[in-house]
Amino acid sequence: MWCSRMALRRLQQVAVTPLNMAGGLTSKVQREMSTLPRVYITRQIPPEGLKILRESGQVQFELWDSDDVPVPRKELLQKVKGVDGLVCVLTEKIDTELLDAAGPNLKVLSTMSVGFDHLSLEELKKRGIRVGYTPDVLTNSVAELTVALLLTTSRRLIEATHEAKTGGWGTWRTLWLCGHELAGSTVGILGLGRIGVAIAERLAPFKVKKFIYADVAPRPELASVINAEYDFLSVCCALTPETKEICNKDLFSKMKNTSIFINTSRGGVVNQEDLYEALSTGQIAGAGLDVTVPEPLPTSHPLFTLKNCVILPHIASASYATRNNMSALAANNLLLGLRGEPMIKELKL
Ligand SMILES: O=C(O)C(=O)CO
Repeated sequence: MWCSRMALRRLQQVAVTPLNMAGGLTSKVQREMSTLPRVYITRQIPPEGLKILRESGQVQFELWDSDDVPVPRKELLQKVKGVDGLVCVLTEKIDTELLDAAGPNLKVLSTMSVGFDHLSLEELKKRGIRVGYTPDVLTNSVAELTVALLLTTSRRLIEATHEAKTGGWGTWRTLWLCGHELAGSTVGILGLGRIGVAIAERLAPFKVKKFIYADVAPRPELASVINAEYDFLSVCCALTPETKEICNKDLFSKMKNTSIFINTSRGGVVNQEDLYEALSTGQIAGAGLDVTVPEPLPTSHPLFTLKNCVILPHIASASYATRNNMSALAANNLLLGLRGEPMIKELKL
């Protein structure tokens, strides 16, 4: 269960006790605690993960005391000095500068995310730092949200509620607020991983006629999906050098003017200027985005001016159960890594 804000704060105070109260303990306990691996957590992660770390007795940890504001880079560079383990979320860039600041003690990095485009994998590999991440536990939540976003976009729900609320609802009209339906359609899924399959499983009962899958590497395979005559395209691939801005004017120009584009992966896979052009000229019918560049997308961004573009603030995995599971998995990956054991989910570097 999710904790109230107050309860979370209490939990957090308990969690940091080993560091803060060492002075009040017997010298033996103090000695034992000072030998425990030191861990920094870059965010107030959900309670399940904190509980696992606190009850493990295996680490002493400190965390950034907020979920609303990311830890400032300067503070982060200070806090990681000499740590043995680091738990981060997707807003922290784990690059050469940060790894240099952490120093040679750092053995394990555990990110509470399935995406790892915020990590310099090459640097981590070079330094022999093991990396845990959180696939699988968010698949259901992301797939559900993708379906919700697809339907919201294709059936123009945001426009519709706005019209209802602001007096635009006149009489029942024959073509007013018409959208596009899934029944009988062809759906393209770009990124054939766990999430892509889960999205297709959820869309199938809507009587989709045909699915076209494409993985994104090597690039030539993408051509088959680009040329496909799909009505919906759902992007759920990882952001890598190969997939950066893979959704650009070439791709949009091959889509039908009735097509709907959905992205719940990373904003970086899309060229947003090209997407704006495609949406504003009617090249494609609509787009639903859970991810953008940058995040948050400035409220003055041109994409916000378009009625046919639905933008969510990166909430695909945001269910209480999933975020707690992600936090627990990140904690367990960290503890296993620090013990030198195989992690539950470890990135092969
Ligand atoms: O885990 C991730 O990579 C996310 O984007 C969270 O939704």
